Amino acid sequence: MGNESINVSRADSRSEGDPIITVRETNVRYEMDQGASHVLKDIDLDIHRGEILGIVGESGSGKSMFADSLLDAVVEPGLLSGEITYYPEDGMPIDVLGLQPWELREFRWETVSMVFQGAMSAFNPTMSIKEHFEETLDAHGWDRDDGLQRAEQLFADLHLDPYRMLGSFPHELSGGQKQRALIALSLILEPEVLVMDEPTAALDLLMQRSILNLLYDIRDKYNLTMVFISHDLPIVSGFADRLAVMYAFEFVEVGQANDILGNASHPYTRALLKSTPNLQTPLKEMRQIDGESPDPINHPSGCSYHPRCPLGDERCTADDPPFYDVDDGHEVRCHYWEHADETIPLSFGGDRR
Ligand SMILES: Nc1ncnc2c1ncn2[C@@H]1O[C@H](COP(=O)(O)OP(=O)(O)OP(=O)(O)O)[C@@H](O)[C@H]1O
Ligand code: NI
Repeated sequence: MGNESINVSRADSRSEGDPIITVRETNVRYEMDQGASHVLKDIDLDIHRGEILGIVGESGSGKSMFADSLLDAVVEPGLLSGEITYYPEDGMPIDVLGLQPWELREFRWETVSMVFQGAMSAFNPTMSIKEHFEETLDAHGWDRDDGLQRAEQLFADLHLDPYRMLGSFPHELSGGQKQRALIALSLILEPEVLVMDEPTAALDLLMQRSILNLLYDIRDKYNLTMVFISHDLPIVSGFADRLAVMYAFEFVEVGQANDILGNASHPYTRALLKSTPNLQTPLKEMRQIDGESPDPINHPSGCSYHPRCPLGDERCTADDPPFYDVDDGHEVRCHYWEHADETIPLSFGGDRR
């Protein structure tokens, strides 16, 4: 692709970090009988090399659409448009949405790999774990013996017995073992970026935390960049370096995890935090946020959060807010972000302002 077509000015202004992926004006639409459904809306976001980026938002907000977009893997008949650029450490930037099918197949495993939402049920029950690894290695023309050695190392890194794991069939494994086998499989072709869509959602809290700890070590050891998607703010905020909060198919607040927790500036982020009395609260005890989740066919005018927002007024109904700078690298899409802390106080001592 032509380098000149990449708009980097925004990237420069938003990140001290070196971007590994930039997402620009990215949209996903479905043509439905009831009208056009707009399920990812004008996304502009950078993923920094080496970071753990947490994506958080309620069910149906577009988190999986964002993840799938990064690999040009939005399911038919979804229409993905925009510009997604991958920056190798050396070499020319790659226009992800312009890749040929065979290039994309390689990109999806060898550059940006993904643990899809609900993928635990995608294991073939008639194939051993070893055969799953062999299938992937063969399909990409990689050496089996080398690959299986890497698999053994990955299992050891994930605190699993490599020989037992490789010899097992999917039904013989617990949920935590299966999820770790998926993570190992997604890393077998040595990607630079690992995207995980709700990788721990089906597991108990203890297992979730133990997998997150292992992911830290794996990130350091293999120099990975991670995108971690969850509807569970306590889980993701304790794990990620940076957070991007999604509401109604777009990001509404982006920043360092500590800045967002300490100085949440979007009324929606504050509502999410408020529904979480403390960061150890299990999800089922969190209070729901009042109001209806947004409908992808009829987006509200102006700010999409205004129908649920205690700060919403005529300006919010009329004008879609741009990103305002709260602090270095901390941005929020709310006209009244400076008043959010007065209107929506938090019960635990987060606020720094
Ligand atoms: N195949 C499809 N056709 C039309 N609309 C779809 C399709 N798949 C998802 N959607 C819609 O796209 C929107 C975003 O869905 P998405 O799966 O990205 O949400 P999510 O944030 O990942 O939710 P969850 O936390 O439940 O996984 C939703 O309104 C959903 O109904
Ligand atoms: Ni999802």
